Amino acid sequence: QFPRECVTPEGLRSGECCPSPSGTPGDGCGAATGRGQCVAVTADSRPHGPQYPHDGRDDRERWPLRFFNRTCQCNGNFSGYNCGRCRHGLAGPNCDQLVLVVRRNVMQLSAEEKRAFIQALDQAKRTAHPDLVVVTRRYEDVFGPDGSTMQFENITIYNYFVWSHYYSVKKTFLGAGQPSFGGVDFSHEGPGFVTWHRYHLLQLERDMQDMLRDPTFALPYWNFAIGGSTCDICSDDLLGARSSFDMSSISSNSIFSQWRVVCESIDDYDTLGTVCNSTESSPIRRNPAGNVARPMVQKLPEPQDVANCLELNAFDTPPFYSTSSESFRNTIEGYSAPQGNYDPVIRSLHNLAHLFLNGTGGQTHLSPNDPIFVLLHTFTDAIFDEWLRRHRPDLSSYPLENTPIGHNRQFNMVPFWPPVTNVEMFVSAPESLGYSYEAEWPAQAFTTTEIITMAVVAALVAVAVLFTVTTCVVRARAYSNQEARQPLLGEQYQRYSQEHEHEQRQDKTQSAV
Ligand SMILES: O=C1C=c2cc(C(=O)O)[nH]c2=CC1=O
Repeated sequence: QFPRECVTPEGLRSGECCPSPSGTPGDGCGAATGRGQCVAVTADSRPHGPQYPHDGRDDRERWPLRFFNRTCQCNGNFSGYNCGRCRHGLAGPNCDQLVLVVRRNVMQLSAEEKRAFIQALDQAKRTAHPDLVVVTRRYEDVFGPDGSTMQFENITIYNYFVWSHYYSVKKTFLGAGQPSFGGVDFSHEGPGFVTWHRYHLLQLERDMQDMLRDPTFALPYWNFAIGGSTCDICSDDLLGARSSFDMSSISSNSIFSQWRVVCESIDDYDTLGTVCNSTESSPIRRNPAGNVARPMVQKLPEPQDVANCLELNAFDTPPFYSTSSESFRNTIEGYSAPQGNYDPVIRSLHNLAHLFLNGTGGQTHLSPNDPIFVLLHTFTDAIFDEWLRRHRPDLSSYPLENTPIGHNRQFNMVPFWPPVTNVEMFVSAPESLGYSYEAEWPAQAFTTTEIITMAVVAALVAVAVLFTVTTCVVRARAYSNQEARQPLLGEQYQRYSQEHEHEQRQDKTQSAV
């Protein structure tokens, strides 16, 4: 959300958030060293789709203008809320050294690498975010009851990751006593699903690199497309086994059994018009494959589902929503069948993996509280990156307008700061964002039409071969019959002609006599 130094009463009233990387007054955005300058925020004003009919009622519209209208614009390879750091994929004092971190399959990490990753997650759960604070009220209440008690809170690195997901999916408050509007989601059910979650992960990865002072730290991924009903990463050396005492709890041998969730009290937020804060409450709930009421979500996606969705050519299709058909985005998100056809009863790929977890990880406002979320989404992002590699889409493949609110190409993603648009994440990760995936992708199985076509071709070839062979055999037989008869005829002929010649010679002799 916002840098701590910007959320003072004066800062918020000025609408300007342009801190100095050196802390020197008058050096906002590192202007003195040529790093950047303070400029007006650009916020997309193209029309959004018809799903959201409450324009003017939500702080997240035309993000982040309700809070700030001036921000740092960084020059060249500099980046960050004060231009004090490098763009993703670059490092060094001048941000001119290329860096590439590799995200790997968590199951293929060594025992020591697994331990270090789990330990790093736990450290992130306990370490205050060094720069950012979160808002705990709507803008109209943000100055507090006395007009100067700012309604922002410190939050840990991991809880910020959870909070930002919650803030992007929360309902629109329409007033006390009125039901809040739930048909709004700034990070799901639209083209921004893949770009929003990509940035969400990048921010966590960057925060953890800083926390660990290890610029090579990379988030691993969970290949959830393994079919069956076993959560292979739910072991105590990874994300926690099932408790022996409670089907929906995590084993006490796992550090995650001690984690407590944030943003649980959505009914309170939605009726009181407040916003989730940094308060932790209940343990994580998880019961993989245990949803007896929905047998369809008791099994993980199949490898073939990934192969199928990677074949889809269109990034997204009208209405750019959870009802889109033949859309790569709606298919990887999991509202369409893996082949791309929209079917309201289907849950596949990403959605199916969430629902399979059957607990904290399956409820949108809470799901990142279960750290499986991180690995589930790195895999989803790996599929997105493989799709970008295979299809090489033009930026214009990402819809410019009429998508659900928050999802237009140039919309700043909520609630990130400094402002970052969806299209900035619609790029190849190894080429532009400084990370890549070590992954193998399942081969495409043949479709029914392809199988029929191949069968017909094979049958035609077989007929042709049979015909050729038969013809050859018949000819060969005929030829060999001929060969067999010819010597007889020849002999006969020879014998006949010899006899005839002999008779003729005898006749001649007799007539001479
Ligand atoms: O956290 C999430 C939970 C989800 C549940 C569904 C569903 O299809 O019902 N989708 C989800 C997305 C999430 O991000």
